[in-house]
Amino acid sequence: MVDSTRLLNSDTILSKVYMIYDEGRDMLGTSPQGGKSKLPMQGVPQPTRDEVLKLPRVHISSHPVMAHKMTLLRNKNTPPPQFYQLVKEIGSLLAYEATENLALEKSEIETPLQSTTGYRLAGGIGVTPILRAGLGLAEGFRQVIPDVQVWHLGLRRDEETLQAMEYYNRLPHQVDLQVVYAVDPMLATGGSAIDAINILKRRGIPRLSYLGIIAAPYGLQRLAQAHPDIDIYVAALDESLNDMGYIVPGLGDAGDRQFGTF
Ligand SMILES: O=P(O)(O)OC[C@H]1O[C@H](OP(=O)(O)OP(=O)(O)O)[C@H](O)[C@@H]1O
Ligand SMILES: O=c1cc[nH]c(=O)[nH]1
Repeated sequence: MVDSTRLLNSDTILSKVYMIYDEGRDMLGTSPQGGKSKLPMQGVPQPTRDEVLKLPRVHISSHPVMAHKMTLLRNKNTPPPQFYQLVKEIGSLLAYEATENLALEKSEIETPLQSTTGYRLAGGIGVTPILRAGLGLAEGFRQVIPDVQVWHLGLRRDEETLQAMEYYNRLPHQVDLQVVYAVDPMLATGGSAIDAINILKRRGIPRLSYLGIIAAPYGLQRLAQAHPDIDIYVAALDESLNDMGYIVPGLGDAGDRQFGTF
């Protein structure tokens, strides 16, 4: 006869495995507190979608074409070449929405029939792709406004602490633009976006906007509070961040999915 007191159910086995895993991490020094190691977003309070929808200067796309492309993008079976193509297309749609308030200046021209007054964009426009994942978005933006200046900025999120670290910066010293758009697909904790805007502000840009594909309420709130003077354009607002700081339902890792680095 089987002694039922000696049987462990699967939950008990799992919790023992996690205990051993946590103890191992502590012994290896991967938990700085020396106590039970925690995932970076575990237990961190997060606002709801409804709470952040009230924030000023936040624009969430409601276009049906965007919703269609977002569904293709989120699908885990979409391979990198198609994923990258979709990021570019979404970048173009977002660029169109986010440039609705650009300043214009009058321009006199001749059509084949007569002279008329037209309009040109007044002043230069800059796009700052936050590397790597912002590259596809910047490319899509350039398809709408080809003569943008592209200012590359490399920020990498440390996956243990979720802090962004700057590793590359090709911002020009001469600044003569009417607006710069910082572009990055994922607004998760908001750390990368806040740092990027800080760096751009230090260059003296008069007007800045942020353009992204998916925002988590937590990151959106942090960015809007840290930089209340910028407009934020995103294609979708998701539910939350998971314990590891990934947006859910999200789309996974936007950089890896664009460049095939799984
Ligand atoms: O809002 P946050 O919590 O800062 O997270 C978002 C950042 O994380 C991802 O980049 P990652 O650092 O993975 O680099 P990558 O673009 O090279 O993939 C993403 O593209 C953002 O830049
Ligand atoms: O969900 C997330 C969060 C950060 N970076 C990503 O690429 N995806």
